[in-house]
Amino acid sequence: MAEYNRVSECVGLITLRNPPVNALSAAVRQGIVDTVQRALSDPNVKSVVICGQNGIFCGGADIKEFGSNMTGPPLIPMIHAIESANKPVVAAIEGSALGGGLELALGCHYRIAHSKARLGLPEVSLGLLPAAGGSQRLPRLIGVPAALNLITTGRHVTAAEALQLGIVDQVTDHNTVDAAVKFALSVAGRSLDPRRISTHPCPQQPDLDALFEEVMQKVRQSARGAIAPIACVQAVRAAATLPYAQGMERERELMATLFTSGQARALQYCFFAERAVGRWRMPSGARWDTSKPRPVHKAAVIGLGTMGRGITVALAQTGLSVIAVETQEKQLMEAKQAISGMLERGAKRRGVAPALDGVIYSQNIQAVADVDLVIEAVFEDIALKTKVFQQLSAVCKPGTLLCTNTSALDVDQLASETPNPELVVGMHFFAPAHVMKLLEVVYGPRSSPQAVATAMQLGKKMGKASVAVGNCRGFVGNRMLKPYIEEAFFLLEEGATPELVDQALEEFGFPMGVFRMSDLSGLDVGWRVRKGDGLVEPGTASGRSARIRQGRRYSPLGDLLCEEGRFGQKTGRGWYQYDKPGSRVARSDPWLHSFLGAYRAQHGLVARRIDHQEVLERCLYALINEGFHILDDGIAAGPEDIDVIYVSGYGWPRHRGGPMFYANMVGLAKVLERLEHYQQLHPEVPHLQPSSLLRRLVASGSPPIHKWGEAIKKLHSQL
Ligand SMILES: CCCCCCCCCCCCCC(=O)CC(=O)SCCNC(=O)CCNC(=O)[C@H](O)C(C)(C)COP(=O)(O)OP(=O)(O)OC[C@H]1O[C@@H](n2cnc3c(N)ncnc32)[C@H](O)[C@@H]1OP(=O)(O)O
Ligand SMILES: NC(=O)C1=CN([C@@H]2O[C@H](COP(=O)(O)OP(=O)(O)OC[C@H]3O[C@@H](n4cnc5c(N)ncnc54)[C@H](O)[C@@H]3O)[C@@H](O)[C@H]2O)C=CC1
Repeated sequence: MAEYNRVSECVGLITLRNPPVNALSAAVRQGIVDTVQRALSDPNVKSVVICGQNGIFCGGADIKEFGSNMTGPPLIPMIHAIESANKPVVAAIEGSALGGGLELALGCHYRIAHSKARLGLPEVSLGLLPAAGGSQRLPRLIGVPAALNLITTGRHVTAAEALQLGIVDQVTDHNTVDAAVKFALSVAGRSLDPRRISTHPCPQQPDLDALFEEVMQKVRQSARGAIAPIACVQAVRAAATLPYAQGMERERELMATLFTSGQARALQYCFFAERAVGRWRMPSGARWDTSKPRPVHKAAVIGLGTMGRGITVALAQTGLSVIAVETQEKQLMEAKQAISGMLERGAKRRGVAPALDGVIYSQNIQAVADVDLVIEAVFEDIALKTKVFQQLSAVCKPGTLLCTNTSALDVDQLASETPNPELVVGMHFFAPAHVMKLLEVVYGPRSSPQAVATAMQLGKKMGKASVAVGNCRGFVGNRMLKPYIEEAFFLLEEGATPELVDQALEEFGFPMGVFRMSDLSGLDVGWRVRKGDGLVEPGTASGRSARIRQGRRYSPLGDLLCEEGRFGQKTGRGWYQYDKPGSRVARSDPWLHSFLGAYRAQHGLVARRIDHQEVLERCLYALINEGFHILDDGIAAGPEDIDVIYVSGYGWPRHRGGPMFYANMVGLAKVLERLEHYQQLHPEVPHLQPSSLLRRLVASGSPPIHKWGEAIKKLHSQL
């Protein structure tokens, strides 16, 4: 909807009304068409102002409409009618002007923004391009290089940057609509020809071909298979080289390809999934909207190693007071220096003062007596963590939430060792904790809804994609990673190389394949876990029986590398070789290839040709299959939770929507059929045994992903 009023006698004021972000739904577009027409035909109106209600100009096209038959007036002629108007039209931009919202503003003759406003063309992050003339008008207004930067990255700019770039004409700290009305009065009657952006050529740019070639190369490299950034470059090139009408035609063609692509669907799914995970619910029935978080003003971190340092920085950057506790004096000194450095660099990037005074360091756990929440990040040792939790229960004021950053220990067991298990939750950060977006908030059967709500709210404040998950070995992310890694090992035994497996996964869109990733995080991490599980056996036994452990197929390849001291990048050798320990450029290692040959010979394995398709199916479908087990167990409340975890924490390519969305795109019946196929070939691999939920979903007609929740409930009630 759009509301129309006449203000200051001769200004037509059009207000977009569509909470929460005034998205350009069919009704809003119709409202704009009608009210613009009304203002232009009213002889008393000399100029027009367009604004949005509730402090936000417009969040762009209504993304929810993209999945349906779009009705109502189209955006392009609507914006064209505004630009062609014979009375000045001024956009009054508060809050956000994004996507179609900014395109609407670019059709206006003038733009006034509040100093706190943000502007951008983020369509690329939804798998699209600014196809309501944005790709053609913005380069004409601000020049090709700046437009390329904004359109291919989708980044939002502040009002100050928008003014500097020439996107807006004026910035105000006061009431934006009042300023716009005043401005509209001042420009009434002026010639509008110079203000119609579509009639200008793009500003001259020397060596246009070289510029586009360079940008295209950069974009292709960072896109990891995403097609929208490439289409964005092509659209801007059209703006720079073609007359406006032909540029618009090119924009339309490119948009038509993107609009119906699986990538656009995946990226739009991610947009809504990221918001859906905030509406968490627990099997007990507790949920986000009925659970009130406790206020957290002061927090503590126990253990200042790799994780504790990053967590301290993340907390301090939200403005909290943090007590950082470390028992080892040397570690404490090093941590203090490292944390200060991280805070200073972060503050410099964000143009704010570093929160150095927000952190108080101590060697004494008594220092945390008055904090509202503690995050424990000591060594991964259940006895040590139990002791720390018992100390915390004695020291902290009543009601303090006790959170653990354990990556694999049992959160319930820890909780049961404290007098108030309802105050205990897992807060599983990912390294480096101040950078990585993902946070798994792990609840046990006794965690109170308030504890979960508080951890989720704190995660959001820290800018994390926070997902509430149930307690199980590896939680969601690492539990699904296990079969993925195991399949990669089995593929090496059967004839693949780390290079082949990594190439297949990187072509799929992962930033790093499984072996390069394993070299980066350290092979010794998994080795320690496998030792703890009693899976690592000494000796040089050979044959099939040496590769069956605890009743299932096991590959000792990772253990053998560790026994050689090959821990990955940190030792300069792992699945690849590196120039020196700590160096990052992985090179193929002839030693590893002869080692694999000797290993296969020792175990009577005959190498066969393995193609990319098999790598993807075995690694990814095994991981997805575990995702179905997780849904069936109720550890994740819905597929969106799993997908957000994988996209924000495990490098799953966003344009493929996450593993469960990908399974939905491939087709559940196909995933099931391939798992059955591989299970027949490898009966001693339990993780290839299709999950019963997957079977039941296929049997019930493979409902689309947004209906899985309903289907799972129904299937569970039938059990
Ligand atoms: C054969 C086919 C040929 C096809 C040719 C087709 C030609 C079609 C031509 C049409 C061209 C259209 C081009 C165009 O205009 C493209 C666009 O505009 S795409 C949209 C671009 N906009 C964005 O990406 C902005 C997205 N929103 C945000 O970034 C944030 O929401 C915002 C900064 C605005 C506010 O943030 P915050 O306050 O943190 O709120 P939330 O993010 O939590 O959002 C609140 C609520 O609102 C929902 N929402 C937000 N934006 C939109 C939107 N644009 N459409 C619909 N809904 C939106 C959001 O999902 C939240 O609701 P939940 O229920 O929690 O999900
Ligand atoms: N390193 C990683 O990538 C990730 C680790 N985790 C988990 O985070 C926790 C910490 O891991 P890291 O930071 O890697 O370990 P780390 O070994 O780097 O640091 C642990 C620190 O805790 C200190 N410490 C030990 N006992 C203490 C006590 N009683 N009081 C105060 N400090 C004490 C140690 O001196 C050390 O500085 C572990 O549970 C780990 O599983 C979780 C996610 C990722």
